[in-house]
Amino acid sequence: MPVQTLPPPVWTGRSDPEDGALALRMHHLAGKAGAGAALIGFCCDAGVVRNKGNPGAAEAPGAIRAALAGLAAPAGFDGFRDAGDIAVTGDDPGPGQDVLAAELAALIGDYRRVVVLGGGHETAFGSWQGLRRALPEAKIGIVNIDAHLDIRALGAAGASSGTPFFQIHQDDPHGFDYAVLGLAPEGNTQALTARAQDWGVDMIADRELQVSAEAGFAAIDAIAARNDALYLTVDLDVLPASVAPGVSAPAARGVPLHVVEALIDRALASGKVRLADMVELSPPRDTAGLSARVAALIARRLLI
Ligand SMILES: N=CN[C@@H](CCC(=O)O)C(=O)O
Ligand SMILES: [Mn+2]
Ligand SMILES: [Mn+2]
Repeated sequence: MPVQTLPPPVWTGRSDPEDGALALRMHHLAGKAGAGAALIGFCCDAGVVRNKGNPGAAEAPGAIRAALAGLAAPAGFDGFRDAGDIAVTGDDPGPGQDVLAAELAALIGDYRRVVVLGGGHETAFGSWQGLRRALPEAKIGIVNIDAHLDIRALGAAGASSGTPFFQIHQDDPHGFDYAVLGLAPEGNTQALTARAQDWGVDMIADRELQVSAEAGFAAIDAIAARNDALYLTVDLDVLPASVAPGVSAPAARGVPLHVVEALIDRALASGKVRLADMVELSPPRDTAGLSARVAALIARRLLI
């Protein structure tokens, strides 16, 4: 079985009943009736392996849930549904991406926002297909916070974590509108950068985002204004290796966490992000579990 759908785990964590209703943590709000957000895990690193990277991302959804469970819930948060995991084995992410797309197409209509816990960045082709199916007529803009363009051509190896936005460019009947924030110039070859320029991709380099998120705000505001819906995808390898060491390709420079958070908040503030994912966490490379803690901060931000 190359793809299995798994039920959600039981959420557990610290409880402080002596503090009453204001002591809620995220695990208390998993599966709450009337929740406005949903999450689903995509346990897959087939794309990372195909892209000459380091495996491990298949373990990420479990690690992110474990780190998320104990975080305090913010005031007024209405909770989230956990739709379980899609587990992919074998060397082809395609069948798993198809299942993810089908699950998302069903979920997106019922929730204000759906959050996917990847998986390598091959998650994105499943995510986007699900959103496209849920909103067949919408103009969809893609905001990728990432050190990499991930627009590699589909070669003999096929779909990988390096190809998702190439695949979307090929497939989207409504045109391709793509902004990448946090690019490492040293991590993207001239060939990929030239392709991005040719396709009109809005690129903001990591160096422009060291002190504040200001340089990214204009790009986010513009893509939000041009489109009916946004797909927000956060590749954790955009963060400095000191903050997120547990990824396949750690960033020597990276974009500081407070800037990444501000970019995410700006995209969410548009009111158009119907689907978000976070990708590339690799628990086997995550010494001390620091990157999973950072991933949980981002997952919480995307859900609330
Ligand atoms: N999803 C990651 N994509 C990057 C990986 C870079 C690397 O492994 O060094 C890419 O293909 O460029
Ligand atoms: Mn990526
Ligand atoms: Mn990346």
